[in-house]
Amino acid sequence: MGHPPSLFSFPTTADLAPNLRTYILAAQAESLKRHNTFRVAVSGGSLPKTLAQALLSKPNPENPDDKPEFDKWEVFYADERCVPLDHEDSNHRLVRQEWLDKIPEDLGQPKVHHIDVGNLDDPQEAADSYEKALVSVFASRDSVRVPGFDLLLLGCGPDGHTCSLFPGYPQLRETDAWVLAIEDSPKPPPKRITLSLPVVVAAARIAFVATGEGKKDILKKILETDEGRQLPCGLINEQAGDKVSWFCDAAATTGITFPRRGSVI
Ligand SMILES: O=C1O[C@H](COP(=O)(O)O)[C@@H](O)[C@H](O)[C@H]1O
Repeated sequence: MGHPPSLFSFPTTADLAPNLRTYILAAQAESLKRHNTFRVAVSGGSLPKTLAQALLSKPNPENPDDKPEFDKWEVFYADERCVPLDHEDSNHRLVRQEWLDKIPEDLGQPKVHHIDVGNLDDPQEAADSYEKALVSVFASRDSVRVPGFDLLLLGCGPDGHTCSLFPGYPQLRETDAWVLAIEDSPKPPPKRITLSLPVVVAAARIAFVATGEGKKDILKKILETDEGRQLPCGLINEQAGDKVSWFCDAAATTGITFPRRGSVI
């Protein structure tokens, strides 16, 4: 690994949220300058709630850098469960409920790329169809090896999984496909699709959000042990280095000596 990821630890989630906002809006500004659009992939789990805390607060009128321009956002899913869009296990349903449906009209509305619900019985078909959707966005003009997301907003499961990339699963060894199928996820529901590791590490920025005491042991393992560096989150740290930032609270980082702290932008 070149430069290591950054770890930002805040006393509480309420303190974390405005800092995550600053980081996301810096990524937005960078991307709008680059290509006048902001392509973000988000996870399910505990992330959408914190994301909403970060992004739904009123823009500061005195700070022109503090405004989300949601009409220039394209929102994708880092992973999705093969269930109907209104199912309680759907990441899209959760992200809508926590965040998207609450975006005030005057901030514009993002274009959201959800899973094709015609393919729910067959995760491979669902993965192929989502990959096609990515190709039409990222590779319509030139052919690219991997899609260039501007930002990935990821969670970290208590076993070190992220997206639907699970420890020890063969999907971790994929070098070619952009979107992968899972038939036997160890966490229900079993059928899922996920971005592949090469797509994740190719993103311009990757932010993990991990809060609460339940994340303490796995964070310590990922950040401080060789075994943890082989877990999905650890592999992303190793392969994407300083493109990665961890946004955590004190409960999740108790006892961690991982040293990099500083400004979030
Ligand atoms: O199953 C999933 O789990 C991870 C982690 O969830 P968390 O609740 O521990 O934060 C999540 O990032 C992923 O999108 C989801 O499908």
